[in-house]
Amino acid sequence: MGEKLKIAVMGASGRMGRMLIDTILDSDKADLIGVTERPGHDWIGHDLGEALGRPPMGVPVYGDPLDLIVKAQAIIDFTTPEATLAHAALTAQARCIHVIGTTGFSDQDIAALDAAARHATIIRAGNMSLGVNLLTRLAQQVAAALDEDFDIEIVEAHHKHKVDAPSGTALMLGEAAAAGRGIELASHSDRGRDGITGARTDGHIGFSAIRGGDIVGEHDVIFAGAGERIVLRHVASDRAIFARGALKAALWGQGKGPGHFSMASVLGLA
Ligand SMILES: NC(=O)C1=CN([C@@H]2O[C@H](COP(=O)(O)OP(=O)(O)OC[C@H]3O[C@@H](n4cnc5c(N)ncnc54)[C@H](O)[C@@H]3O)[C@@H](O)[C@H]2O)C=CC1
Ligand SMILES: O=C(O)C1=N[C@H](C(=O)O)C[C@H](O)C1
Repeated sequence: MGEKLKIAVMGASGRMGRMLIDTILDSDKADLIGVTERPGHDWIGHDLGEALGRPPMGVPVYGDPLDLIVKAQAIIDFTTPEATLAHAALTAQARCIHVIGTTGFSDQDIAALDAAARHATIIRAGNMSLGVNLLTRLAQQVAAALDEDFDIEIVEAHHKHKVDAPSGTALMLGEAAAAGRGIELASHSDRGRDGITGARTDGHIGFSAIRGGDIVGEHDVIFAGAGERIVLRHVASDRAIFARGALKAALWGQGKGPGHFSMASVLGLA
């Protein structure tokens, strides 16, 4: 067997950070060489095992991402847009693989990631699961087969702690449906209806977000016509699906060179 990929996890104490740690520890293809947390976090300076209330692991928790990125071949980053942009500037310098699951980026943020991807191998997706990436393809195909008589609505539901809406997945699905229909999403998007909104605009793609409890992530793409309705649905019940996808992306990134890749490329769906 070849050498294991040296991976770092950013934002280790988060919902996804914890899931990623266990996924990497279970892998025989990757070594977890360190993790980070945000400045001031009480895990910094401790061994990860100790921080998690487990036996020592020999995996340090860093406060300065640079100290870890210089040692890593790949980093996996499910943090915040601000933190991910700062990490991207460092992975560009280090010519490192940067797997980005973070959502909530502005167009300007994406342009900054495109710039970093001239040097780093960035693999980014609003959803790293196989199921959602397959659903994205299906949404594009159905949108291409139907005309404007079918209204496209995307409904997503997530846990009460989620800070961005629409979800990254909803936007991926919206982009796919828009591509299938041959339109630009930005100019054909209806978000956050409230009050006397007027009738629905033909050809637009609508987004609605539900937030509550511990919902892991649910997405419906609805094609509503006169007298019939098609609903494409994905339900995530375990965050492990995202962590497995992220690890797969990091391993896929080996030897790829600089670029801004999607999960569809990793899964052979592009
Ligand atoms: N693409 C995908 O498949 C998925 C994407 N996500 C996205 O991942 C992101 C994180 O989600 P959760 O884990 O639920 O959030 P969370 O809030 O539980 O975790 C984020 C972690 O990042 C840490 N963090 C913040 N700033 C940091 C910094 N400067 N340096 C290091 N760590 C920092 C926080 O302290 C926290 O531990 C969100 O944007 C979410 O939408 C979540 C699940 C799947
Ligand atoms: O914040 C989450 O939890 C999730 N975020 C991603 C998104 O914004 O779509 C992926 C998944 O749905 C969980």
